[in-house]
Amino acid sequence: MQLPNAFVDMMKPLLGTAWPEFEASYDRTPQRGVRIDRWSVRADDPSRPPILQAVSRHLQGQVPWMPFGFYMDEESVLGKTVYHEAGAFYIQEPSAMAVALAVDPKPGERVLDLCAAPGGKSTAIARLMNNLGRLVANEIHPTRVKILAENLERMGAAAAVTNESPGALAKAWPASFDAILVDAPCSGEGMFRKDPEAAREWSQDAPAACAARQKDILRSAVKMLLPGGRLIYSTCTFNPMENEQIVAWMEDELGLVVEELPNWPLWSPGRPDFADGRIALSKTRRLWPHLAEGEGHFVARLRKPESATTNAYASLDGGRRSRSGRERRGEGRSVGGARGTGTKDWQNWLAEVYECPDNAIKTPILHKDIYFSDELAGLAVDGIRVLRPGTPLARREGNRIEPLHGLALRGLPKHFFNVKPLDEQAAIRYMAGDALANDEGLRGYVAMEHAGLCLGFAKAVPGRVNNLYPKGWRKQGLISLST
Ligand SMILES: C[S@@+](CC[C@H](N)C(=O)[O-])C[C@H]1O[C@@H](n2cnc3c(N)ncnc32)[C@H](O)[C@@H]1O
Repeated sequence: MQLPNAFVDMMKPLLGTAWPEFEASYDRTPQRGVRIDRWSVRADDPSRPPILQAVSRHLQGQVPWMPFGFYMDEESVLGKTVYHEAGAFYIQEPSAMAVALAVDPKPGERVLDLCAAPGGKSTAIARLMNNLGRLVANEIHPTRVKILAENLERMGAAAAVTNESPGALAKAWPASFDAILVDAPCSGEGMFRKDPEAAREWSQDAPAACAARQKDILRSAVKMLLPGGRLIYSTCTFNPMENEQIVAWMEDELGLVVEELPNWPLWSPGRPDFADGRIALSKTRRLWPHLAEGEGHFVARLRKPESATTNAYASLDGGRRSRSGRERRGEGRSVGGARGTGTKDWQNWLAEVYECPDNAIKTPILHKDIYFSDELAGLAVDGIRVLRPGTPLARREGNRIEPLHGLALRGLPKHFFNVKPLDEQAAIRYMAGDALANDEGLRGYVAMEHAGLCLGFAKAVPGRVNNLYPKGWRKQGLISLST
């Protein structure tokens, strides 16, 4: 492929004798990857059914650094199947899979993914916490945040979704998170092979402009970290200005300390010589496409000292609010407890659905929708644009409570609903929005299931099953893997 001349002039001296190999990697086809999240790939996980043979046929061996990541054929149709729509897997560039491993989130932790759309890393972080953490996935862009919310719902990932600038969040949530991921907007040099458009859009000035923006985002991020918390920084660019030099800047200006990342197979240490020579930079990691099957990537993890005080970070620039009209934030109000009247009905309903005492259910109602969430509990949300406080579970329609799609994808409590097993063809018709026959004489809300995956709900009436698959999710022409 044709690389920009200025990019070649910059990379040649950085790579030295490795340049010919690096250049030759652009003639190889980029590898596609898939993260299997719903089916077990591990023998020690009895709760998850094994990967379907039909899906396995499209996998081409494991991504060496990701236990549940696989390569897939270039021509693979996995993304157009009912398994994809039901959240069994997430199609993700293989090197990007390492980032959630660097976050290393633990159940119970509070984690912020600050630049989260379309959700590749957020969905992996939720999975690594077994959906038992408090994940907030934020995206500044108003259209991309909707895609983020949909992907989180599809993957059944427990997370709140916000649509804010890092500066506005930093003002609202000082010293609040155990871990923060900044998967930064960058000059994208690592993506040229996969996305030739990125090469055409690149300019010599892009890295410096991106580095300035990255610093702004990081100044906000550091304020939101708890003392002892970790900041994970990643880019998909080769440029030292946006990688090692940003990490050195974080040590010097933000008082963070670089930590050693695991030695993922085929990844290389970061390059101290790309910045000021400090040895600590070799604790960061780079993926070079001539050394591993994946696109160019950089990952670093830094720790905020236990002794850090909130005041020490208050004077950093970058805490500007993006929108006026957010000035009336005050002390803040929390989402996270039941409010309003008529809570008892849904509390009983959910307690029955989840077979737990009703006082164990802490779920906010926004308008008519009930969410399963305490992701935002304890965080001030006045003036913060919250797209979703958690997983949408049910909608109150008058006296009725209707299950929502998120409940199906979040791991359905099967004992509560009748289950209608579908073969793959019927599942394809269901996801296209067709009504299905009711030969079993079912009544009421029914969970539709295929291959151990809950696909969504329907409402059974005499003679047929009315399709409740959400209109915006319906897809014509999904492809069968069994033919
Ligand atoms: C590399 S992408 C994130 C990819 C995502 N983490 C994933 O794994 O799917 C960077 C994101 O940062 C967002 N962004 C752009 N400018 C930003 C800014 N000034 N502050 C915060 N986020 C920004 C972009 O809209 C984009 O969604």
